[in-house]
Amino acid sequence: MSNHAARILDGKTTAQTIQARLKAEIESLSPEMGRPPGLAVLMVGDNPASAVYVRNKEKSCDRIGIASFGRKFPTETEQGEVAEVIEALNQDERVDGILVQLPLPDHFDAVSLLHGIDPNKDVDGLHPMNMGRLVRSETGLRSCTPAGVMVLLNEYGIEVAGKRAVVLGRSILVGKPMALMLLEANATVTMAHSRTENLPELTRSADILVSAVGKPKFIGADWIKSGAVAIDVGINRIFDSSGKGKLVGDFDFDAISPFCSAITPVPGGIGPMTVALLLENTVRSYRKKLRS
Ligand SMILES: NC(=O)C1=CN([C@@H]2O[C@H](COP(=O)(O)OP(=O)(O)OC[C@H]3O[C@@H](n4cnc5c(N)ncnc54)[C@H](OP(=O)(O)O)[C@@H]3O)[C@@H](O)[C@H]2O)C=CC1
Ligand SMILES: Nc1nc(=O)c2c([nH]1)NC[C@@H]1CN(c3ccc(C(=O)N[C@@H](CCC(=O)O)C(=O)O)cc3)C=[N+]21
Ligand SMILES: [Mg+2]
Repeated sequence: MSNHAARILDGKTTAQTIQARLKAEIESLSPEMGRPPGLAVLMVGDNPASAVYVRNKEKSCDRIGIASFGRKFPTETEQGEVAEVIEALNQDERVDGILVQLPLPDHFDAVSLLHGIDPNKDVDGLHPMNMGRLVRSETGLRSCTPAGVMVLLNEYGIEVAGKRAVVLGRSILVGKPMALMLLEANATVTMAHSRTENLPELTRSADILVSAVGKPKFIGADWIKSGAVAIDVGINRIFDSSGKGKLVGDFDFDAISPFCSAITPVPGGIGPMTVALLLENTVRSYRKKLRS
């Protein structure tokens, strides 16, 4: 067993650089546009990972000059009520981006709700139009978390072409678009999920391992190929013995980092990159209106 000092892939600093660039861009565009960019975030109920995201988005929007049009609904809200709000936001010229926080409560049909978002305002890249564009490698709005992973890999000069990548998780939000983006970058990609047999054997073949499962300490040292690049998308809130809450990813970080060549921390890894790419998508959609 070799012992590397894993490089920490610092998503927080990379995200700050992206946000500074976006801030300057907004300052230069807004006189011509006559308004700031606008982002609407809709949240139904109170999932803890969603709450972290909403809080960080609002802070960042304030900091770089994006107007927030957030709405929170209680868990019992009828889908029709949220669908009406989406329709109004589609028509609202001050709004460039609309994002519906996932997961939605069980009585919601997420697919039909997401169909209702104007694809040009779909800054989460979840509308079938944008998903289709991704499948075809066309430009379009792309899911922020996997896009953030690709930016971070690029920032650190990590080679993807020809490498074996294993993606744990197959959600429409993270796992599926992640696999497609790695494939587009010429990795050889395997997707794994709760029905995958012999998971540790599979992950030990990964040069690049991405976990988007949502289970603390899910991945231990014996799951890692020596020298792997390990990307932790998981955001889990756990409580220590004194009852204090903290955020952790899917990795047993201390156990696996000695075997990795590079690794993302939680917090400070993919979470801030997701926020940065969301702001980037919002500014892209805003900028497009100059030309139309
Ligand atoms: N850092 C960030 O910016 C973001 C973080 N997240 C976090 O990432 C995690 C995943 O999010 P999301 O994709 O929305 O979650 P989902 O719950 O939609 O998907 C979880 C995936 O993990 C798979 N899975 C569950 N248990 C196992 C297991 N024992 N072995 C292998 N695979 C398993 C599931 O498989 P199956 O399909 O078979 O059920 C599913 O595909 C969460 O912690 C979430 O909070 C999410 C978005 C952004
Ligand atoms: N439609 C939709 N799109 C999403 O992208 C989406 C979602 N729903 N639902 C919830 C998950 C979760 N998610 C996070 C994004 C950033 C942080 C984040 O900023 N994390 C900081 C936390 C810092 C802290 O506050 O401690 C970090 O990891 O460093 C966390 C979680 C996006 N998600
Ligand atoms: Mg989810």
